[in-house]
Amino acid sequence: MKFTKMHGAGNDYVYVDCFNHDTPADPAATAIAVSDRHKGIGADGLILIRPSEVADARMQMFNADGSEAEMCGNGVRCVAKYIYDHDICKQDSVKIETGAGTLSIDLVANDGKVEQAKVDMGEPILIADLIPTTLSGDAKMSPVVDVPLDIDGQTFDVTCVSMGNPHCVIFVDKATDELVHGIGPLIENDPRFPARVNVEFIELVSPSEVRQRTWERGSGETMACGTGASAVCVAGVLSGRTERKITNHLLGGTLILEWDETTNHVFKTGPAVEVFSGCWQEA
Ligand SMILES: N[C@@H](CCC[C@H](N)C(=O)O)C(=O)O
Repeated sequence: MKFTKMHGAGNDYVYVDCFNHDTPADPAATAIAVSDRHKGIGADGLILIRPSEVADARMQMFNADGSEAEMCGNGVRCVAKYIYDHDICKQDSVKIETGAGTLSIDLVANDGKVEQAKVDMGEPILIADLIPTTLSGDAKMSPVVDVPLDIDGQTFDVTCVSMGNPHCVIFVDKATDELVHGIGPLIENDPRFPARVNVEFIELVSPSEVRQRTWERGSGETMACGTGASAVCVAGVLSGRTERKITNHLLGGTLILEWDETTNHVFKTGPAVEVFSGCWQEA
């Protein structure tokens, strides 16, 4: 299997170009094998770059545990870069089909290679049943904002947002290892999140700046989560902590987010990097 390793702000995936190479027969099993950081290539998961009937390409993504996710905010920038850099679609603005709809991405290239991409992440989903979560806001149909969640003898105020995939955002004084690795997996697998959930622990630096650590559904702690950073932008505004435009510092890089008042869409700008290519032989 020919592959390319890419990352967006340190959120790294093994990418397979299904325009020019064979598609893995069992992508879930391949995701588990290649993601292993000791016995595989080492990645947060597997992303297939597939032809699309409605867009310039289709992204299909699998977490490190083999579960398929609807969307990947860092991955979609890398898919856009790949199809541009590898001459599959040499346009400054591309459309990528995902499990959460078709997204438009504007590319900034230098010397024929994309360095940054701005993604229209679409509208956040705030209806509890659709996120999905059984937690509820103040009134039926009101967003789940700073709702107390009891877990492991502690209470956290959580805000729930779907960016096509589910997120639980928690503002904390310090995003410690105990929170990320201890509480993260408990919330991920809590029955109040029937489809499991990605968990973001956020330190507020100022109304326009935050620091994020993420426990991802199906992959554990990652260096960055683009859908998570978008959910944080929305959660910050809904809870009155941040402005509509924020700089988000993640472990592996920085993303710029804006929840646009006119369109209700979230825009996310960040890097996309190709690391190396190779050939994977199943054992
Ligand atoms: N890292 C991604 C999100 C990947 C999917 C997620 N773990 C899920 O299961 O929803 C991002 O950058 O958005």
